[in-house]
Amino acid sequence: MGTIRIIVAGPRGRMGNEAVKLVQETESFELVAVIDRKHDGDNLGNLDGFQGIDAPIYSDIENCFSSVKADVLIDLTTPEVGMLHTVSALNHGIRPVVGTTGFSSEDLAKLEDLTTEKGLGCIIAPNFAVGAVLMMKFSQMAAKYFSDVEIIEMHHDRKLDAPSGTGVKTAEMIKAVREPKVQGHPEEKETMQGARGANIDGMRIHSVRLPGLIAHQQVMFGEKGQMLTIRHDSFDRVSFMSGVKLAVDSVMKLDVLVYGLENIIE
Ligand SMILES: NC(=O)C1=CN([C@@H]2O[C@H](COP(=O)(O)OP(=O)(O)OC[C@H]3O[C@@H](n4cnc5c(N)ncnc54)[C@H](O)[C@@H]3O)[C@@H](O)[C@H]2O)C=CC1
Ligand SMILES: O=C(O)C1=N[C@H](C(=O)O)C[C@H](O)C1
Repeated sequence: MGTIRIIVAGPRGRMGNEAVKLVQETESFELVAVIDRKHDGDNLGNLDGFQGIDAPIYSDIENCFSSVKADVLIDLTTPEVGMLHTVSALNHGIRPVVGTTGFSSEDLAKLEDLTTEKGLGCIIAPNFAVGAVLMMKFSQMAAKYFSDVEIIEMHHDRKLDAPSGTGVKTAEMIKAVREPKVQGHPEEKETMQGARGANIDGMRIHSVRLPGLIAHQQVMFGEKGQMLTIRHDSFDRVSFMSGVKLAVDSVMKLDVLVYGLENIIE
């Protein structure tokens, strides 16, 4: 395969910044443009921290996608904006690799239909870290034997969405294999709203937000006389980058939507 031409949306963000570095460092990738809500018409190389990079900045996605020849969009923005970018990329024949979290199940269904209609690959990955993908897979394995589970996801306090995309994906993967069960006491009552966390199919997800954290999750399975805890920690956003690279390489060979890197990592 030749060079993959890439547009990064959200280049000045915590993840977008790492993604720009990844694209620059990867011989088979070329950064052809970035999408940023500010600095329209400027060049990324003129901004602090991006010296030596040559990539035009677009604030208008339609203008970007119709002016620049690209193969892949890497989106690391916010749920509403990420959805608009993904739809627009597909409509312009560009394959999206989406790390942005917070998409609804309706959003995912819409993207699945559009991807199939266009015959293009699209990867939506709630977590690009290989260790986090394994944590989700191990949790799915454990759920066959332990039906009572609580998910505790912990993130930095600048995060917009709760629960995290990883927390939701973990619950969905567990839901696919465990017997449906409403956990806790059948008559339990929250005396303070939210005390028992979010409810997905009777499972609970608790969201912790604190400065100093990056991205962490522990999945706790309880059974009479024993407990199993499966935990993953990202201490640095570089932990996500091998997954981003894998997703970009993989999306070029796909013609359907793939939701979750566990479907790509064997
Ligand atoms: N899939 C994964 O492995 C990971 C996913 N994430 C997700 O990635 C997303 C970004 O996370 P962070 O980088 O931490 O957030 P951030 O807040 O640091 O960056 C978001 C970027 O989006 C940009 N943005 C907002 N509106 C825009 C618009 N209209 N056009 C262009 N750019 C726009 C902002 O300027 C900002 O640079 C979040 O949804 C987060 O949950 C974060 C880490 C790992
Ligand atoms: O916002 C973040 O930081 C992260 N978001 C993703 C999520 O919502 O699961 C992935 C990772 O946990 C970091």
